[in-house]
Amino acid sequence: MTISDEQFERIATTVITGFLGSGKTTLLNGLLTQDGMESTAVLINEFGEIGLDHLLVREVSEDVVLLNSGCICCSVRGDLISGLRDLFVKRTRGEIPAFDRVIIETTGLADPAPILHTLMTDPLLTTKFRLDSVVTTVDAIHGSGQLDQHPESVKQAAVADRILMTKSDLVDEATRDALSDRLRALNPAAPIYPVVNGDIAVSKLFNAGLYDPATKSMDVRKWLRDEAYDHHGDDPHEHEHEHAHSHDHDHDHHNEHHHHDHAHDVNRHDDHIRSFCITFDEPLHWDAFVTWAEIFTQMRGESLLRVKGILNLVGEDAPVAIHAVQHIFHPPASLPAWPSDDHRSKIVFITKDLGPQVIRDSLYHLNAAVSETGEDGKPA
Ligand SMILES: Nc1nc2c(ncn2[C@@H]2O[C@H](COP(=O)(O)OP(=O)(O)OP(=O)(O)O)[C@@H](O)[C@H]2O)c(=O)[nH]1
Repeated sequence: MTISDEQFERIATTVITGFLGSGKTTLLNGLLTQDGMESTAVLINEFGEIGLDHLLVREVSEDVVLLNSGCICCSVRGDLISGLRDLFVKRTRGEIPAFDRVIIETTGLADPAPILHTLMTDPLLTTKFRLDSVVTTVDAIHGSGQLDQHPESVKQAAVADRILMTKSDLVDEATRDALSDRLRALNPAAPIYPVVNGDIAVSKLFNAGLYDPATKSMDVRKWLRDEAYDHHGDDPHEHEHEHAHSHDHDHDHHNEHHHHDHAHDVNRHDDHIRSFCITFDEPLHWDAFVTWAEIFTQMRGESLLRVKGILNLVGEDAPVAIHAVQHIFHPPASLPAWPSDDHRSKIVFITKDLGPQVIRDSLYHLNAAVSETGEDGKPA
């Protein structure tokens, strides 16, 4: 479980998701013309949708084209994952330029979780690709109604590393601010960028992952952004230490909306979403964490929309990074060093119908139970 150059050399993958008509194609159209897209392969559903003719340098094959930005564009019929595999095979055979970044556009109704799972678990893909960022487009006009009506759109916003508020030209500032507040409540760590007609620097969408290829190092602070969970308005429980050995910063939407006195339908999908950071002062036993992760991913996997954490483990000097989407945990990564003097374990959660207390208490008690047996497992 050490960090090798291989991990840095894996192909950075960005997933673009967003509800139907929220501006994914417009965004890609804006991105494909930019400098900085050289060595990027883009997987889209249909070329026709994007209108690439003016950018086209040559057609490499029936479903792969080379654009004048140096970007390869691949049209995928059906399964994105087999598209990604095919692309890798073509790259290995030298049939297409050796791209070092991939952007995948999902269809508008897609639940992004299965794609993230495949990227995290598929035996070929995990050795060749690494998930760098999830970018979600949210329509400034219709976004709020879609969050009300479509649970997929809530999920798309909750798993994002970057949120693009598209069609920002079509709404006033108050509407933009209200939607931003709602999105920030769903997902405190993701920066929200207003976008007009897909005009955004491509660099803003990349490098949200743990690995920073520019420095060949890991940037845990940028990846975890646990401080974003600390400041969320006037939640009265914000700094409450509910347990002697651990505490959390909970962003409970019911509280939030109560304080801001928003009139809304109490059954809105995002009222079920909570985001919080749990901090453990005592080092954790790896065995306790694994047991906890197995129980929660099996029993409450659908509630764990996104989990990221840095763990201080008994018997390990260096921290270990963990990352999950619903019922799938990414293989843990041993980090070379702590990002700061704060060596406590911190885990950030975005959950559906699952609060911090049961998570914190169960992990705390499992840890205490393993402590009593005196057996320290080590991450594999
Ligand atoms: N005014 C304005 N219109 C936009 C903006 N972004 C997208 N649109 C328009 O919104 C419509 C839908 O945009 P698309 O880019 O096709 O959305 P999509 O998410 O790819 O749509 P699906 O593939 O159907 O899910 C198009 O008519 C775009 O021209 C924007 O920032 N401002």
